[in-house]
Amino acid sequence: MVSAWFLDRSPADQKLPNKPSPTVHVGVNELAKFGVDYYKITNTANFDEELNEFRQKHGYDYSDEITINKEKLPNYDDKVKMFYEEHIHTDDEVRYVVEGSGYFDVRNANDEWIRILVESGDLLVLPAGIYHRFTVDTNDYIKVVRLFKGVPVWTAHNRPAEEMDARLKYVQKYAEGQQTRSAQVSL
Ligand SMILES: CSCCC(=O)/C(O)=C/O
Ligand SMILES: [Fe+2]
Repeated sequence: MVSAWFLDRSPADQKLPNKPSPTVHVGVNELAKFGVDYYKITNTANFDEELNEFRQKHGYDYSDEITINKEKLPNYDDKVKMFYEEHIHTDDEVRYVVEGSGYFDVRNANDEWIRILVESGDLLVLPAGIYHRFTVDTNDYIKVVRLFKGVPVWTAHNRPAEEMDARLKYVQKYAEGQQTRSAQVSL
């Protein structure tokens, strides 16, 4: 099950969960309203089969792997900072978590941050044009498969990117799917 919540308004440390009290959780149906799709691969020990099925069904014909960890990723601290800059892409951002964990923060239709915890077996699709960012958590380790259609384009366009075609199309498609803080409260 997806674990997502409205982010604390002034997070002290990006790597902490930053759950305000009370925590307002966000379900998979709410995420889908503004274009974020969440899937779970159940057999993580042999994820290739399920992932290939997903790739074929959705036309993701290119993939690579990235490990975000101090030992594995050159310029680790700079990259962690860069991934946490609010940005959009012109293509969908599709990530399957092989190992480790981290947080994707996405903006909903009211421009509020929602934090999504991703762990081994989680597959997340962020649509082109959605404002988002990523951070590792305090474990400082995540290994993900990145999926693309055709030639991979992972250029990040930092906010503001209001005039970009991908952003305009995103806003037009999802402006109606609004989810507010008051929709679902749990202590
Ligand atoms: C967890 S994948 C690396 C980060 C990235 O590619 C991205 O665009 C984050 O938003
Ligand atoms: Fe991104």
